[in-house]
Amino acid sequence: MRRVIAQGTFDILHPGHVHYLSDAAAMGDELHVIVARAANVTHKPRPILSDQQRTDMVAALDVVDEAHLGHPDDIFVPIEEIAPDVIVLGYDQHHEEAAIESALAERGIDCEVARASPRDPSHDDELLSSGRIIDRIVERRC
Ligand SMILES: Cc1cc2nc3c(=O)[nH]c(=O)nc-3n(C[C@H](O)[C@H](O)[C@H](O)COP(=O)(O)O)c2cc1C
Ligand SMILES: Nc1ncnc2c1ncn2[C@@H]1O[C@H](COP(=O)(O)OP(=O)(O)OP(=O)(O)O)[C@@H](O)[C@H]1O
Repeated sequence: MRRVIAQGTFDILHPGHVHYLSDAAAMGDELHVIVARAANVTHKPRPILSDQQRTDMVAALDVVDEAHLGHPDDIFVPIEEIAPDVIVLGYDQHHEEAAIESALAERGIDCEVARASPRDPSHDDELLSSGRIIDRIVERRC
């Protein structure tokens, strides 16, 4: 049983998220997803949807075995609990594979770090970014 972890904000699901999670699921047998707490999303605007709603929506996807709301202060706590064989980073995530690998090794966690592939739009008007979906809502409804 090869356990995989994927993680992210997942504010307003779109096909790019489904692609990432399907890619991650294909790297093992059981996919666990850690959903970032809004309080820890500091590199972009705060999510629109609550921590619980984002976690519930990720949990509802077929490719996901379990969705976990992230830890408030220590990202390694859920990893220690899940005990994954591989952590899959999104194609554009700012985290460095090497930095995560060395932090895992320091904690004695034996786990690979891999990176998922991007999904390109399948048609002209496909929006593959929560931020761009929100921008369009603001443009069209405000
Ligand atoms: C291996 C790993 C574990 C993470 N665990 C948590 C966590 O427990 N709690 C949390 O709030 N954020 C956690 N994060 C941070 C977010 O999931 C995510 O990297 C970031 O906030 C959102 O990035 P995005 O723009 O790709 O959605 C983790 C990140 C990584 C790489
Ligand atoms: N088009 C895409 N192709 C592949 N993976 C994607 C795509 N869009 C998002 N992801 C992945 O989904 C995960 C969660 O992404 P995130 O919640 O940051 O969504 P986002 O739409 O990129 O957000 P934002 O528009 O606010 O930057 C990340 O690992 C990201 O790499």
